[in-house]
Amino acid sequence: MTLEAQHVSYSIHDQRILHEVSIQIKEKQFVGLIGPNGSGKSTLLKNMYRLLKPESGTILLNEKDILQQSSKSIAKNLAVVSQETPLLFDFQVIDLVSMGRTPHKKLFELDHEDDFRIVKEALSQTGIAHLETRSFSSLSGGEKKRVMVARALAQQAQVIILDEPTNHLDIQHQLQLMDLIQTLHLTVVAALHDLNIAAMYCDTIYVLQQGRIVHYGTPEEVLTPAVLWEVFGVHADIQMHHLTGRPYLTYVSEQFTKIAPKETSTIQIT
Ligand SMILES: Nc1ncnc2c1ncn2[C@@H]1O[C@H](COP(=O)(O)OP(=O)(O)OP(=O)(O)O)[C@@H](O)[C@H]1O
Repeated sequence: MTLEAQHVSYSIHDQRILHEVSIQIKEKQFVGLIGPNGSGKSTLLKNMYRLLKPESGTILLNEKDILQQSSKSIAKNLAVVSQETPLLFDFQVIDLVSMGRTPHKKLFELDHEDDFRIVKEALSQTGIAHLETRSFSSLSGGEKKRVMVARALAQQAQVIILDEPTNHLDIQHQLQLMDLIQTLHLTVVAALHDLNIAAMYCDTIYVLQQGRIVHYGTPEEVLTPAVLWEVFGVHADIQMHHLTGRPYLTYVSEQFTKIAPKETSTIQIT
């Protein structure tokens, strides 16, 4: 199952937010979307999961225009963990995660044994089995995030869109969540602020700046000192990590770059 944005443009109040953005997520690829605050990452993802409608351009889910597909068919194939969790009512965690099964059911169809098993597995995979009877509103930010991921897993979609999935999570849970998503071998696109997480998990990274894709490629190709300076305005020391084999970034404050300009903004391969 694949997901693709083709020449997507989008405006809000006559202000162009996305300019002809094209990104492609191939079957079982893990694609990262990085860029400064306000560069359009969430807006692009919202277009990709049909919360917003592109002004021009097309979103293809499994090579078919998403606007031509029914909501139920999209929900069977595409799960979303967004930044916001707008809930009108409070729910118990287990009920919320069970909602992930809805696209697989007919109207008023009750949960089957299989549904219970899938929901319990999602709770366990995300490490929140002990929270199943808690009310969602009483949870911490990180616990809420894991509930939303569990709901997406219970949906058993082949494509998953994640908008800052590691936001609110402590470092152990960040790595656990990213490991879990990687081991599921889904087609993934994730907006990520942590560039070391992006480097470690992504096959391909797209860089958005002011609503345009300005770079894309493998983490090694994209996460260079020159790109980090151009897009984020920061100096970075980048090495290939001896365990992950992926780039590892250390950001260097201006005060140190003044002292040792030659030691920063270089790629060192160890
Ligand atoms: N409903 C809205 N009304 C007005 N402006 C909006 C609205 N939604 C988004 N924008 C603007 O569109 C631009 C892109 O926002 P978006 O949330 O897509 O960026 P982002 O890259 O996800 O940012 P961040 O990293 O801060 O989450 C920003 O300038 C934002 O202020």
